[in-house]
Amino acid sequence: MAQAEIGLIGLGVMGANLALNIAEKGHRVAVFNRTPDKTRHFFETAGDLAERIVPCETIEAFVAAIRPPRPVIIMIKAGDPVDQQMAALMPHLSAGDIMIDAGNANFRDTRARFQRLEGSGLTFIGMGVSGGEEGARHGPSIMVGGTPESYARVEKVLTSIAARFDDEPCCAWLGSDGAGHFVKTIHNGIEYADMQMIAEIYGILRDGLGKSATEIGDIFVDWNKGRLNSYLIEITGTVLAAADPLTGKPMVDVILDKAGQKGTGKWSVIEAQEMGVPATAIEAAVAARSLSALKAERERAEALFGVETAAFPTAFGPELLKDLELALFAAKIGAYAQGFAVMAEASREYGWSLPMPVIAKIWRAGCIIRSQFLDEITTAFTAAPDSANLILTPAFSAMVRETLPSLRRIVSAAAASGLPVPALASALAWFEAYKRARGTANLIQAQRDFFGAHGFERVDGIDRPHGPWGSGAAQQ
Ligand SMILES: NC(=O)C1=CN([C@@H]2O[C@H](COP(=O)(O)OP(=O)(O)OC[C@H]3O[C@@H](n4cnc5c(N)ncnc54)[C@H](OP(=O)(O)O)[C@@H]3O)[C@@H](O)[C@H]2O)C=CC1
Ligand SMILES: O=C(CO)[C@H](O)[C@H](O)COP(=O)(O)O
Repeated sequence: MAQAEIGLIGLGVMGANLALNIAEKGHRVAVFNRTPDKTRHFFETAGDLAERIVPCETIEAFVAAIRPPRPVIIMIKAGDPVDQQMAALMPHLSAGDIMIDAGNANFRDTRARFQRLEGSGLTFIGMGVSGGEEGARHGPSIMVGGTPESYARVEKVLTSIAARFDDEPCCAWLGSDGAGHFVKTIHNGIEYADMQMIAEIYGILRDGLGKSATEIGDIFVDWNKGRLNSYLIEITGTVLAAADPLTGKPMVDVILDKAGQKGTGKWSVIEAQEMGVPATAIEAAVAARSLSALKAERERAEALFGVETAAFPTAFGPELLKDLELALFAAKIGAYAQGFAVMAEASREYGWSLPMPVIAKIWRAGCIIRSQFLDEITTAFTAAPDSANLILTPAFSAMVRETLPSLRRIVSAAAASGLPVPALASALAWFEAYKRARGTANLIQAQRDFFGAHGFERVDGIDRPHGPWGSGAAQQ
């Protein structure tokens, strides 16, 4: 039997679907899973694709089934399991073989894995994959970090399984070591913000305007035909229309308001903070998930304070709906601008030369944040590759001018009604602060100098870095 072109370890949701995708694109793939039952079941249910799948129950058989130099995709639970799996695999590999971690790894772990493999003759790729189950099966977005040479070995297979937009594969080599996993992390950070902002608009419609789940679903279906067109808006419409088979109620109304998180959103915020890049919408979205988890405390607080929601100040109608749509669009621009700014800084920090137009391009299809909007980001960054921020590009500055008034109106109306809109409000605050040349940190500088003699810079450039603060001030 011909050897497999590639191997894949981990037949969970993502791995099983990726393996079927690889086989469907005409490549022979060897598969292995820690629990062999899963491998057997996978092979037995692979249908016609089974003829290009080599099921293996031992690591030895798995490695022997792949043509050297062997690319091995590891698609398992992120973290320690990846190190354990690599350790089990390594003694069986030969020089030139490539281990590809395709899970949601922390890019710092990826960088450490690259370092550990240095001098071993083995190669490593850190690869972000987005698109969930459906994407893995029919075309994900793939973000690759590693050496150009190792990418060249797997490019044919990866580009063949990736999603396509305008007939271009949504797969690219983005830089060395952790570049691919960093970009996937920020993708997820933006995903958190996108989802949270959609949920906040849903909250205004539900709690401020008394709309039912199906009525709100119809609004999202309508918005999906306009400039908000995206996978997340589309699935929001679908989700809101679904009924619970047990009670007949809207499905969302019987789902607990407590969202989990696996780490990528939090890592986005940590990395942004580490580099001093404000990513307020993403930060708010992560914090909102953490707050959602405090269900019991929130129940106690509601019993203590009561529900203080006042009537929404604007009447429901086409004008308000347009404002809500544009407010969501404005906030979305803020979240993406922040995410791209984090990647730009990381690119400088880690010497990656991350290609912003390429990143926007490979997110246009396949991934969870896919949208028409990403095509507009691609065009904007292609026209102005050196722009310090997305909203400084001509196309996006015009969009901000057009939509920011709606975001202001919606956030202030929500605040007046006692409705929480942390991500929308954080995006708004970022816009207002970012586009104001004279802020208020002059006072912060003065306070720091007063209590800590930290000094300050003067507006006139005169070298007199301490204030005349008088008694109680720190001594310079
Ligand atoms: N689900 C999604 O939408 C997406 C997930 N990801 C990432 O892809 C990766 C896989 O996710 P997913 O397929 O959803 O996860 P699943 O929970 O469906 O599958 C987990 C897989 O990991 C294996 N595994 C767990 N622990 C170990 C271990 N110690 N050693 C070897 N194998 C182990 C499991 O093997 P066993 O069967 O033996 O338990 C199983 O094959 C994760 O990093 C995830 O974050 C990325 C994009 C989207
Ligand atoms: O990577 C993904 C999508 O792009 C995964 O679905 C991931 O699990 C999403 O993150 P979280 O579970 O924290 O919501």
